[in-house]
Amino acid sequence: MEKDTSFLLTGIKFNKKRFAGDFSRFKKRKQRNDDGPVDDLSYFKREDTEAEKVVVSVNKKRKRKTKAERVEGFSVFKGSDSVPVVTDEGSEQEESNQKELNRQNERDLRLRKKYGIHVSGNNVPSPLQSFAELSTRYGCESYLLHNLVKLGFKEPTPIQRQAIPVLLSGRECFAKAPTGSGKTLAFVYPMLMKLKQPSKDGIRAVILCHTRELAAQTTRECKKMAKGSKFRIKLMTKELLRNTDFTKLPCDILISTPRRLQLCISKKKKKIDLSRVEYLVLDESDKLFERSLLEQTDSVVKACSNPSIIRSLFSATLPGFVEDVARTVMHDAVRVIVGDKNAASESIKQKLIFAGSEEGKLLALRQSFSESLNPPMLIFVQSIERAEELYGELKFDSIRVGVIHSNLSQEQRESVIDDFRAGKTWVLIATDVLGRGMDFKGVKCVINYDFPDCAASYIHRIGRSGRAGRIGEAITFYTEHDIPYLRNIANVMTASGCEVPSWLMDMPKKKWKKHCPRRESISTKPKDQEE
Ligand SMILES: Nc1ncnc2c1ncn2[C@@H]1O[C@H](COP(=O)(O)OP(=O)(O)OP(=O)(O)O)[C@@H](O)[C@H]1O
Repeated sequence: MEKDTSFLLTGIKFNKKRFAGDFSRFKKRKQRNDDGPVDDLSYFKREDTEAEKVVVSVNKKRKRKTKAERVEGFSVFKGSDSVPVVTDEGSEQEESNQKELNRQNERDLRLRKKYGIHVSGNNVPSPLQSFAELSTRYGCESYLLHNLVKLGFKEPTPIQRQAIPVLLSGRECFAKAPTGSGKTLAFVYPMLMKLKQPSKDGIRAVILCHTRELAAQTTRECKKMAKGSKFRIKLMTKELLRNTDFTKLPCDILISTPRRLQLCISKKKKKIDLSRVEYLVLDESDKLFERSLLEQTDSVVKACSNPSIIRSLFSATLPGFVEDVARTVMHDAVRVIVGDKNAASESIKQKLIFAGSEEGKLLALRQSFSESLNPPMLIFVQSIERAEELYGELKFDSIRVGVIHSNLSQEQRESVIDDFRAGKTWVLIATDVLGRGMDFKGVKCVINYDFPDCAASYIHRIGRSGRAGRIGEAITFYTEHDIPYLRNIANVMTASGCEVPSWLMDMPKKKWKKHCPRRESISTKPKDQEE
């Protein structure tokens, strides 16, 4: 791995006043100059430095000399490493290497078990014991370590522990981990590390997100992580799409929805060239492979025609059909699963409430507001019409409420999100347009005013609370319409460690098709008084 990190350090300004604590830690060690590289990794707690030394030495020795070991599980994707056993050293040395390797495998297994990481694939790289290993094992640039310090991240989350080494070792990756568990960093960091420095060779990395809101959020996060480098990170906006000569776009990393990128690909003139893309991430991959987005996603995947491209798929839900699609496009991929396959985040307290009728839901909502309103809060409904109806009901109550759905203009959507992030609105009513990926740090409670249309939608919606290990709460209203699907939610609750009454578990299972029943209007106003 590349160790020379100096070229990206010029120009990094480390605010000594603001990060006095961190600075004093770094100052003790060798420095090139005041704003020089981070040489002290003590900020990142190390669990086992001896083990780390072994990792480095084993990794050096591994270089395709030992037989293709299988760390765990089975090979799900086309494997390329049926490497023959090569013995070119004395048998003593071979034996000691093998012992070292076995010890390392045991350590990997223990670490994976501790963090609930399950892997499948050939030669899966060892999980990270600490962020410090990004430097000791992979020669991570100092600015990236600075940024971790600034973000206040001390320990990698389980998905980061495993997915980062997989991607850094140049393997394609297919990952599922709970909502709010830091998947964004898990794909952005290795991307920044592998790209190394900006280049004028065209777009080298693409991140696809299913909504504009998520694309904007990911762009912001990516810029935070890349601070101190000169990478050109661009969000595909409407303006960019309309007014840009893509043959001249100065951009290293492009973040877009599939629809906008497809439009750029199919432009007649000055169209975008994705043939040099080295890294392609499909975030919320199961959503991107749903029928409504599949064609657009597919055309982007095809346009990224570089034969040595590394693709990765990330989501909190992993249905079988996504694995099937992945099998057809990925090569020698590693599958990483954190936690139970069908579970929501364990830090969310989940409740089901029988509301009887539509009127009952509104009463229950108002009652819960009057007892304890714990903003910021998200309320999910099943359609645009119902979002507007509920907004019409709540906007005259004494709470600050907003509404978001796909019928609003981009400017309106942005301003609603900004107001919610800034605390100007306390309660945000949303359709599923906001159900996935969005990271509103303070959201303590999610209410499913309307029952979700599938288990994945339930897991993602409630995952807007309880992020980054914080405690969250999720309340789901149900009426007679929803009873046949209660058992499906109960299964998710059980898998996530929630207590579920036995009568619920005794209910029959029903195959969940898109559940979106006709519901009575939310509005309590007579029709002739509606605006
Ligand atoms: N190592 C870390 N330590 C502490 N917090 C972290 C760490 N990594 C990421 N975070 C924070 O965790 C939060 C959730 O991260 P992120 O949005 O990437 O989750 P996610 O797994 O993509 O969730 P979702 O499935 O809902 O999209 C963010 O606020 C992020 O800043």
